[in-house]
Amino acid sequence: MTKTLLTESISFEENPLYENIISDILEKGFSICDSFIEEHLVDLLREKIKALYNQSGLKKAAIGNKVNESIEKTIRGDYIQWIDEQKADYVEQRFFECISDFKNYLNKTCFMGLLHQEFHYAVYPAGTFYQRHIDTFQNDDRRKLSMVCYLNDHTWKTTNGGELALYPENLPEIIVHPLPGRVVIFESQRLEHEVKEVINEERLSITGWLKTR
Ligand SMILES: O=C(O)CCC(=O)C(=O)O
Ligand SMILES: [Fe+2]
Repeated sequence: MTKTLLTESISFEENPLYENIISDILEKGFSICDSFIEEHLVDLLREKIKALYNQSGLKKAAIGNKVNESIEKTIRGDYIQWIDEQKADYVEQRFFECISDFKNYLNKTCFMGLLHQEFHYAVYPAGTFYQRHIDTFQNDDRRKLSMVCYLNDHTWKTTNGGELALYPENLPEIIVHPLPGRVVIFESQRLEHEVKEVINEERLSITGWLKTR
């Protein structure tokens, strides 16, 4: 037992990127990171989401959770597909490795008790949006951290719309453009946010949650 603990403490290496994200979240409740996922992996994930969308593999997203869901176009208009980790392909496995590495770091340094994760692809076609909300359900408070990873390519223009607006409690509204490879991480139970209407192009992302219990 002592031996294991000793090895773990020796093998721990401080990660400056993760430390930045953690201090942002402690200070403001959110963090915006442009180097969380390497560019090549973002390219491969973009190919994957496009292929799924073109094969009609994504379904209109619902409101609520799996027990209590309804489709409400006036609240959200995106198309999603949950990623089954058991059936993940090579590209998705590499994505989950990045997520798990971060999750393990949080558990080691912040004792967050994060046990599970759930992620889905999301496409917002032009004309769609997601109204201001928080990411926890009335009957389920296990979601602790929300993570949104943008998969748009370098031709994405700020005039395409689809900005993520964050509404931190004691700060002015923050506008985040969904730029390629950008990852936004925030407290699921506290931070209100919104996806503004997409004006042009399809807005591509993977969104997910790190959960307790
Ligand atoms: O895509 C985004 O920027 C945010 C998506 C979101 O808020 C959600 O899926 O709950
Ligand atoms: Fe959300």
